[in-house]
Amino acid sequence: MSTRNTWDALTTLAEKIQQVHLKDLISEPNRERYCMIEKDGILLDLSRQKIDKEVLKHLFQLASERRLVERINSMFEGEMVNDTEKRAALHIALRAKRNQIIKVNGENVVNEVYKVLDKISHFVSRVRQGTFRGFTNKPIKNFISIGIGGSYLGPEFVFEALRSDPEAKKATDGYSLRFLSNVDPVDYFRVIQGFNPEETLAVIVSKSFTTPETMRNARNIRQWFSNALSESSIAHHMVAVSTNLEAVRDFGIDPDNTFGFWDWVGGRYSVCSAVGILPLSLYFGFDTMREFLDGAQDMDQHFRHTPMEQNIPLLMGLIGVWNRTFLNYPVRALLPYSQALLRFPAHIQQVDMESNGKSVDRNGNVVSFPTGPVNFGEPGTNGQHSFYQLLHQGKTVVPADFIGYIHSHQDISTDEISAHDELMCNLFAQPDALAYGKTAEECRKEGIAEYLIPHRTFPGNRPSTILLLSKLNAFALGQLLAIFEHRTVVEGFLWDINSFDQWGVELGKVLAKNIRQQMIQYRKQNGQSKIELSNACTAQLLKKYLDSC
Ligand SMILES: O=P(O)(O)OC[C@H]1O[C@H](O)[C@H](O)[C@@H](O)[C@@H]1O
Repeated sequence: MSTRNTWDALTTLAEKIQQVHLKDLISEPNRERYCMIEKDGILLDLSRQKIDKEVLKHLFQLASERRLVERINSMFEGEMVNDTEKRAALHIALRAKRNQIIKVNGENVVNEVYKVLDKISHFVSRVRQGTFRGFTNKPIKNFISIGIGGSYLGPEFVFEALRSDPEAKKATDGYSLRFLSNVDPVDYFRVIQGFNPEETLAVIVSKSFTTPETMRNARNIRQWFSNALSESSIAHHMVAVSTNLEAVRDFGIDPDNTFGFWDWVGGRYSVCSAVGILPLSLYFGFDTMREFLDGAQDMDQHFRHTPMEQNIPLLMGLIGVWNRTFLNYPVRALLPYSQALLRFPAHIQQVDMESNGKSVDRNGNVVSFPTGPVNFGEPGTNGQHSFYQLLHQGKTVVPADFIGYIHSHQDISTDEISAHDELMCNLFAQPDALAYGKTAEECRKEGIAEYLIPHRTFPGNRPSTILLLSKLNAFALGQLLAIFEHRTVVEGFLWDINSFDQWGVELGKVLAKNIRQQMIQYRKQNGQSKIELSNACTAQLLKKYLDSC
């Protein structure tokens, strides 16, 4: 792919723009005309990014030369964009309208999607109306979703985001939903605490149905039901979401209570499949989750059909590439000023880092430029009292994405301004503090002692984006999810890496399996067997553990 001239031009522009302080860029007349984009109440503010018209023009040029729109279309049309696994990446089909047609190998997958959605809706009604009951005929009140990675982070983020929304909350009275992900037994004990097995339904969520952590937790929960009720209680208390229907049957789960999905849904892109929709509908009711899917679908349409200059996820992806590859910022922060989004950074961490944490392009050539950044984040204002020190004065410049809502789920108005206003004051303050900083001169004017001036000076010149949305309801949450999914995909397409595989997680799994074998052997032979690992230090570490526990 020859984009050398544009690439070189962007490199030169990056060097040039690094000589200009962000506060000078921001004061450009009419900057809002091309830096602030609005779509049905979602406002994207890029004015505090280190860009100007020239940079954007070249980024659009790069996008055209890299055939970005064609690549996006091929993803939407079900082509095998996941080259290494020879699969489509069709998470957009999970939220398609019923009458849409999206074909994979000649089959309209939207029909399959709706078969599962209808099955979920029917099952959820049975559980919530009490026709599907526990082994002792008690109605089900508690749900445990067992899964890890993409089979956990997305559903948990949505659960946290909606559980304080008055609309979504309406249908949740009397129900509980908890997530069991870590193989650490502490997680298991926390999750079952206070739950009566007679009133509990566990959903095992695993695309492969072989993930050791999930299978171990599933066996532990199966044992919990068996001990408390009977072995034959499992059909009443455990259901599954997977692509591996055979393994689900072997585990002892009734095929009627099994909810499928497909290899063209990547784990980290699967929250809109039964992975998220089943456990979340059990808790919130199906209608709320339908709203969520509609929100994601709405953003999919915007992403696919809006010109680059007005396209929210696409612009965010271009900025991501600009910041990482041309300005060389290695980290980015996700800072939702919304406590309800407390697990959103963790979810996006997986979406982004598992997708774009790659060093070779689609053809296997080592890329010569930086790709996916480290992502981290916390809700504001909590982050302000934690790591913002580094954001403001650290040696590492961290571009930040701020998210805020005009209307809060809940508000308290006992003061001059409401509690939500208070939160938003912080949101509006931080991006400017990062951008403008504070000079030594300004410190002196304030009478700050000379010896403190270096400590009290802020360099500023730190880029950020603000996404201001109206209200955090199920629909808007679907839109938000899709914005960030698509941002990642845009970046991957521009870098020409495969954002849909994750070979990097395999090696550690294999080593853990070997250590497991060594552990079993060592214990069988009462500590007499030799531990064979790749090096003496790891072997000594394992021996220390085994001899001491
Ligand atoms: O859904 P599962 O097959 O259990 O996989 C759970 C997770 O584990 C894998 O190792 C991958 O890193 C994730 O992408 C995946 O979401």
